[in-house]
Amino acid sequence: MHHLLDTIDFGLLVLDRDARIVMANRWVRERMRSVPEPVGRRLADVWGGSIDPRLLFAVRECLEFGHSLRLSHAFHPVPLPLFRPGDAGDERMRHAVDVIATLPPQGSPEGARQGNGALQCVLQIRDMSEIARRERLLKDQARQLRIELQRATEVQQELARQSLRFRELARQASVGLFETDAQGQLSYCNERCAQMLHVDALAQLGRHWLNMLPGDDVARLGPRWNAASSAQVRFADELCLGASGAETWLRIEAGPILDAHRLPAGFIGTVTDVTEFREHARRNEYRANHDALTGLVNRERFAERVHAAIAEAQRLGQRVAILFLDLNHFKQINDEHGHAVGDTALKAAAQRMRRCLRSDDMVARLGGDEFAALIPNAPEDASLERILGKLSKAIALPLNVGSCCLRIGCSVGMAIYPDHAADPASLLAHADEQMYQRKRQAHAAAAAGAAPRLRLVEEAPLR
Ligand SMILES: Nc1nc2c(ncn2[C@@H]2O[C@H](COP(=O)(O)OP(=O)(O)OP(=O)(O)O)[C@@H](O)[C@H]2O)c(=O)[nH]1
Repeated sequence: MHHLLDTIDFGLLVLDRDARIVMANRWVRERMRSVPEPVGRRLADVWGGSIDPRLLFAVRECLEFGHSLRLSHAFHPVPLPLFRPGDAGDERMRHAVDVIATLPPQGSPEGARQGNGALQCVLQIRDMSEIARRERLLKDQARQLRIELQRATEVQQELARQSLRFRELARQASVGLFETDAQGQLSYCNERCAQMLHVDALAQLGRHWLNMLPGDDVARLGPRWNAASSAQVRFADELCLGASGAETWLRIEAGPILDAHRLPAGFIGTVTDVTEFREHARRNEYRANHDALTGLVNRERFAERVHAAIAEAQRLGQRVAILFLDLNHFKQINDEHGHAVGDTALKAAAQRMRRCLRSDDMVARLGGDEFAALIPNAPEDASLERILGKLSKAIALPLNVGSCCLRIGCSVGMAIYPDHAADPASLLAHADEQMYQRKRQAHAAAAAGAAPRLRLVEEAPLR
């Protein structure tokens, strides 16, 4: 019988009514490690204080009252000091003990020895090391999962915070923002965007974003958008809303976005009010090309236009005339009447020149009291001379400024493409030279008394 019990894969300890060990199978013996022969000794004497006291209590309960119970490895990890065979370490084997109250078999020597009806206690011991190891592993994994879950929750909360932040930023942004899906259908549009395009944001969701634009612009921008969308490149254009005079210029830009797999996911777009910017640009361009005092084009712009006119004339076999006009004794007006009066005289001279010429002709202020005119598709010489005379007369007309009446003369020179030169600078130099010769002659004649010197200043006529 004992031989059979030695083959089973769990431990068996049988205790008699006095808690003396009457049998310990091989499984137990192999795990007792250098403990003297246990049979015939009490459990507490074999292992002393190394036994979990709860086991001793359970054994007593069993022998006195017939209670069976289990000391689970989870709550009482090592009821007995047992060690795994072959394991040299000090760590005790994790095990569970079933404390079972039994009666010795009828007619057995044990029964005979103990007397009828006396309980004996069987301790059934199972190795729980592997289960405990797995439990530890599972606990570790559960702890790790809890940490990861906590982290994921935090990340999710942070994402939600960020999303809220971005939504709020987008809501309060001064530029319009919109988002489309890969088909160009509107998936988001902030209030500013809807406000600038005069649309109801909610009603537009799910529709193609181009529907937010006026019909004419859809027709104009549609093909360009389709090209940008299929090539997945940036799209940008400007459009004008509102009636003339109160118009608003909007710049629309949209760039492609990719999803997590780097596939086209749609476009993110901005709508910016560029009305003021365009107005600034227009003003800056005007300033760069015009003289602030007279409003005429400046020397640089004039040179460009002469250049273009020569190119055109070359192509069409036409002539181009350049007039160079300089006011006579202008310094004297400044000196005698002040700079403000001089300015008024310059503005008047500019206006008079403008009025003498056709709208196709260009009048420029080259600087100081020097003016120039460009006559593209110039007529024959006689007509040009007539224009020169008309100009001189118009400039010399009396000019009332405050209490004085000014009379300002001028000297004019002319150069003709292709007769005198073929480039703007040489033409202007030729006209300047001719003007200068005439001025010298006029000054000399006036000095010699041969020509009446124009009176510069008179009293203004009474009105
Ligand atoms: N009021 C005013 N004067 C200017 C302005 N620009 C230049 N001037 C003046 O215009 C005068 C030009 O004089 P000049 O052309 O050198 O001489 P001028 O007195 O006209 O004499 P001639 O040309 O030889 O007949 C100078 O006194 C400059 O100071 C301007 O914007 N406003």
